[in-house]
Amino acid sequence: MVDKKLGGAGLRGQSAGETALSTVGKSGSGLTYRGYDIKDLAANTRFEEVAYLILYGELPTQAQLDDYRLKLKGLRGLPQALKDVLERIPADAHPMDVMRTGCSMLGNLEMENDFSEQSDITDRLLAAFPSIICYWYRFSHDGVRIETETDDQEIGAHFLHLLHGKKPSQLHADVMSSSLILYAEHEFNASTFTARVCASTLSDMHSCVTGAIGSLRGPLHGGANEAAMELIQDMKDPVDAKTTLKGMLDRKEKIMGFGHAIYRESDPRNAIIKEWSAKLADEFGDSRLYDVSVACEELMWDEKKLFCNADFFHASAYHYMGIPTKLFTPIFVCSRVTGWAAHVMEQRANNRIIRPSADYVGEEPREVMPIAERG
Ligand SMILES: CC(=O)SCCNC(=O)CCNC(=O)[C@H](O)C(C)(C)COP(=O)(O)OP(=O)(O)OC[C@H]1O[C@@H](n2cnc3c(N)ncnc32)[C@H](O)[C@@H]1OP(=O)(O)O
Ligand SMILES: O=C([O-])CC(=O)C(=O)O
Repeated sequence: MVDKKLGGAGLRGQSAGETALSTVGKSGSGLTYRGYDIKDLAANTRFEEVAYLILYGELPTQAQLDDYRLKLKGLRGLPQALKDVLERIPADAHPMDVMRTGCSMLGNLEMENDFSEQSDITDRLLAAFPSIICYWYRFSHDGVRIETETDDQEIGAHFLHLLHGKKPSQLHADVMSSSLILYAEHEFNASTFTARVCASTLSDMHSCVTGAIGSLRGPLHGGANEAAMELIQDMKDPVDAKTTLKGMLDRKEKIMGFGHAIYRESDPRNAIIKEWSAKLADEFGDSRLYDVSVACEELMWDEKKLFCNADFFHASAYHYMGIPTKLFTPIFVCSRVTGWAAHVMEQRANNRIIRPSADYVGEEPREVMPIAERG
């Protein structure tokens, strides 16, 4: 393992609390959810099993999984007042702002009155987020008021069904399930920490998740998958990809989808989504996006020893499935709500308000001058 000096800006390397939910980078590149390795989970479970694990502590039995999926299926409908709000959001709005507003509006309509409701509120958000984003997208872009209650067993397949108006292929359902597993939980990342800070004031679940959505929106965090797509979409071939990136590095530009605050050698989620991207490229019959992505990965490692994070190969994978770029980060929300909510519950179970101190670097004490004497 390559040790990185952790400290200084961005609270890097400082423990900000305890969690039993996940470990990140423990052996340089590892990721576990409640003790299970991400590779094991991605190979042997579906997303609803992982959501259940994160939220309820253990992997479900078949009977528990059946009940859980049935419950989530029953929570996909949106109240008319929420649909009315979504219909008023313009087509050129940022879809992450739609998610933020959708979550906040649901908080007005289905308030968390007591923390005993936290699991039901979370399941509702998990079930409703694909409906919220697809209802807005299809209405604002296609003028269609979609029925958000499908009979799909799985959240990923349900999302693709709402978006495209037809059931997805098995391959696409598999990729979505795997992708949602990869994005579900990641310790004290910026958006999760936002949720925990909000939770520490004893605020409600909708406020915690709404704040987290705002933090995930930025290109240094969840927004990187969209930025990566914008980077690769015009690259003609691997040679063009390497020339473009070399120029960007020479100009000291940041390359979205590379690097990580905690991992030092690799992001274990990358190998998994990269493999799906290769399969999708095969099915699509045009591997340009996959090939230029591989060229970017090689160049970044050779030049800067920087590796792809979870976001980079998500760009080509989502694109191959016909998902518009601006919906990439909202999908992240549809998954990460599990991690956020589990952290909110963990914070509530052993709470002290999060309130660090600051090192003051401002003016020395001074007196207020009468306004006529200032300037
Ligand atoms: C799911 C997720 O949220 S994963 C993260 C998604 N975000 C991105 O992909 C955005 C691009 N990446 C980045 O901005 C950063 O790598 C972050 C925000 C993820 C981590 O930031 P930090 O912990 O500050 O990075 P780190 O300390 O490892 O940076 C070391 C050096 O590499 C550079 N570097 C890091 N990432 C990149 C990059 N993607 N492109 C170019 N240079 C980079 C830094 O500028 C820094 O250079 P310096 O020492 O000359 O200042
Ligand atoms: O952990 C981080 O800083 C960012 C990240 O990869 C995630 O939230 O999935």
